[in-house]
Amino acid sequence: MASLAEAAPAPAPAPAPNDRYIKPTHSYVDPTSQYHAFVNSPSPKGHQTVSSYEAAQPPADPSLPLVKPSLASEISKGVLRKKLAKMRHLCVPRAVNPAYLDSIFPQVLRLFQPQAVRYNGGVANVRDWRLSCYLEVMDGGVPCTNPHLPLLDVLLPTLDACDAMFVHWYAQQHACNRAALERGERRTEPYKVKRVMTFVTRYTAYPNESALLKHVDGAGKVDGSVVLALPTDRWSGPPEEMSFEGHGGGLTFWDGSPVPSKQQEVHYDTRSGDVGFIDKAVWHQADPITKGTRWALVIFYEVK
Ligand SMILES: O=C(O)CCC(=O)C(=O)O
Ligand SMILES: [Fe+2]
Repeated sequence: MASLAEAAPAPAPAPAPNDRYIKPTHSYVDPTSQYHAFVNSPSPKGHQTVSSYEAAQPPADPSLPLVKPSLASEISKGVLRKKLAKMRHLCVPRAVNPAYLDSIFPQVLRLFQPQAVRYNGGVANVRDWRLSCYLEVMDGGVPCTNPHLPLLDVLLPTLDACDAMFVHWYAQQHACNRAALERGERRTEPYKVKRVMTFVTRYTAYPNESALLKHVDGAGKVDGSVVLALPTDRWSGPPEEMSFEGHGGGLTFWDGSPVPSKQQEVHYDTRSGDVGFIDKAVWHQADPITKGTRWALVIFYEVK
């Protein structure tokens, strides 16, 4: 990764006072947010530490910051609220800039090719799954061996931003409470996160394509996940045909207790840019749609 000192100076953005993603300053390295630091940074596969400003590079299009400037503090406040409710997931609305996602989505639509996979035993009772295009796959090629590298390329800046926000969320979600600190259980090593599986999913209103019903991610091999809601496809057809607005969708979680009968059901009507952070083995589902298409980027992480 390039260091802050090596990065080219960021050009001044055009002022746009009504867009809260566009910063009215001369710099894209926002001192209040560490996430800008990861925009467009290279993304070698393997365990990465992503918790400093050091990879700062200006985004390709400086008028489109990738994440919202208040994200770090929103995650911190959100985790606090969730921990009080004993919950291990968090949804942050518009964490990723919907305008940025709009700018790359035509390429996503052009490159997306669903890949047929067969799960042993099935996830959420589905054995044959052909709604997703895989960008990165687990060692050993589960569930498929042919990641779509051009699509990966288009989404790399987004994935790097997701890594940074995930590690920030994870560290706080797993920070010890006061009693644990008093027992000396303080972790000094930064968490290292590795994307072990990354894919884009397109849901449709057709039977078996409309949802991913109640499940946990990764059968014990995954320490946490990110789900990023992608734009509604406004490029392949008229919006009234393509949109699922008013016809289901979103995410539901069952959380708040390790005891299933005591878990609360929490629903989010997610829209483009919304990010869900999911801790290990938290039950959740992509809710069914009855019209249009719905797109999501999903990342499974291993944490060390
Ligand atoms: O598509 C979504 O919104 C969530 C999907 C999900 O939970 C998964 O693929 O594991
Ligand atoms: Fe999931």
